[in-house]
Amino acid sequence: MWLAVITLFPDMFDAMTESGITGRAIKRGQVQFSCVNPRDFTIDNYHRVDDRPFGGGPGMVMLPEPLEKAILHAKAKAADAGYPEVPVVYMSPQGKTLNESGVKQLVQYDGLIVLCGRYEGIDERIIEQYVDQEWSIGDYVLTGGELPAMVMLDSMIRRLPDVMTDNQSAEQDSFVDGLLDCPHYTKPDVFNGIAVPAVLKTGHHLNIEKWRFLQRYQRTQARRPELLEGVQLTRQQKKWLMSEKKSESL
Ligand SMILES: CN(C)c1ccccc1CNc1ccc(C(N)=O)cn1
Repeated sequence: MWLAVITLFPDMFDAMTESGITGRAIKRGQVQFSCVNPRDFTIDNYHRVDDRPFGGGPGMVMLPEPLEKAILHAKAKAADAGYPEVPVVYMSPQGKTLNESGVKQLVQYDGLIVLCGRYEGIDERIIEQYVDQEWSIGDYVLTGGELPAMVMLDSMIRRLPDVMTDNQSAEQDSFVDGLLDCPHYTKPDVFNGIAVPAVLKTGHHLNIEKWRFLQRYQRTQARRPELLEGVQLTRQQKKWLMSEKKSESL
C-alpha cells in the first residue's frame, strides 16, 4: 500500500515507521510510506505555513498555497510510483468517526494521502478542492492531525495481508465480528495466586472456543450492550448461548 502524509511534523511518524509491526511492514516493502512537509513549499523568507483568520478570532489557519503544492507533489509522487488515483483523507474533528468497518473500507485502497491539520485547521478551500474523505478518531480535539493519522494508519497496516504474523489474529480481533475480545492468559500458570481458567489448559479446542465466545458475548453485553445489535451469531454460537442461558436458569 502506498501512503503519504502531509504534515509539518514528519519526525512524529518515526513512532510508526521505526518500530513494531508497522515499522516491519514498511521495512519489508509491504507499505511504501513518505511524508511531505508543506513548509518545503513556502516561498517567503519566513516560510509561512499559517496566517491569521479572516473574520478575526483566536489562533491561526494553515495557508492554502503550501498545502496545495504539498498535495500536488504527493499526488505526482504517487503517480510516479504507479498509483495514479490516490484519495486524499483529512483528519479532523468534523470527520466521520472511524471504526472497524471504516478501516476495512480504507484498507481496500491501493494508496492514500493523509492530510494533517495544525493550528485551528486549514483553509476551507483546500477541503473543498482536494479532500475526498474527512475522518475523525473520536469526539475530542487534539493539537494536530498527526496522532489521528497514525491511529488510522496503524489500524489499516495491521489489516494488510501477511503483515500480522498469523493473519487470523487480525481476523479474531475485537470488533471484527462485532464482539469485544475475550480475556487472554499466558505463563505462569498461577500469578499472584490467581490461576489460569482450567478450560484453557484442557487442549479441548471446541470447549476453549465455546468458553472464549461466551466470554466475549458476556463482556460485550456488560460493557457495550449497544454493540450487540450489529452482531450476527453463527448457529453454533446461538446454541452455545442457549445452553449457557439454560444452565444459568438452573
Ligand atoms: C487543531 N484542530 C482542532 C484541528 C482542527 C481542524 C482539523 C484538524 C485539527 C487538528 N486536530 C485534530 C484532528 C483530528 C482530531 C480527531 N478527533 O480525529 C482531533 N483533533
